Amino acid sequence: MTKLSVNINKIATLRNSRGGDVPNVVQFAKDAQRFGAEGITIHPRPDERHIRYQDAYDLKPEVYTEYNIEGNPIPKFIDLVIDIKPTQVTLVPDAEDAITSNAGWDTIKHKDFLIDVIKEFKNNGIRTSIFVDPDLHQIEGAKETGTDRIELYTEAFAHQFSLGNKDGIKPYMECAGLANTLDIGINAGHDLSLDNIKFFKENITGLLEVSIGHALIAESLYLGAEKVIKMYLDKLK
Ligand SMILES: CC(=O)[C@@H](O)[C@H](O)COP(=O)(O)O
Ligand SMILES: NCC(=O)COP(=O)(O)O
Repeated sequence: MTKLSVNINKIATLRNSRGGDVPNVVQFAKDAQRFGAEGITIHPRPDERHIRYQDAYDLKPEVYTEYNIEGNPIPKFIDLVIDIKPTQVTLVPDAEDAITSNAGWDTIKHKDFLIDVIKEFKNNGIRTSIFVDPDLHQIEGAKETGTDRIELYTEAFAHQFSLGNKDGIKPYMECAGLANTLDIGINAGHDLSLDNIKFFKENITGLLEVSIGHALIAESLYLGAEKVIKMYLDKLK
């Protein structure tokens, strides 16, 4: 079964745009879970452009599904996650000024760092996932880090799919096959949407979780969040 984790970063973007508390991030997370979301994902970036560190604390008592906090493991992020103890932490090697996540880890170059950071989170009872490109060498490197899961960075797939090229799924199928062989859990995310999610899900064996935000929130502007979440759940069956 593939769980749908709704990334609510863009709810915070809209809230911050006027300086008030509308839309309320916590209320949206509660409603998303009520509509069927099986997880809530946030990505508190160092500049707090959308999700603020305080949001991460405010959400903790209200997320009764799976709580996934994503980010670059800088010291203040590590402290935040250890303090909150979400279900899962997803480590993303984003530069502070990145407009969005745009690359996976070099699990070979950063092996020793990732081993240490992953061990610290696991010692605190937090499931770990690391954001990786669909590259077999990076999957092999991920195994060496001791991570529970990988998150396949799906922008390349989504872009090719939007161009009508379904062959973009092939590297992801190969990496999923290797991850399953190595007993690494498989998550996926970035630019997944109502258009591409069913094809992706059907071709990835052992897909445990997809985290979807940007497209889901945009689609919800037209169709409503409850209907969109239920549409994703139907496509993930
Ligand atoms: C890791 C990933 O691909 C997304 O969670 C990304 O963090 C979205 O970030 P923005 O919402 O800031 O684009
Ligand atoms: N990890 C991916 C995520 O949480 C949401 O990415 P996107 O759907 O906003 O591109």
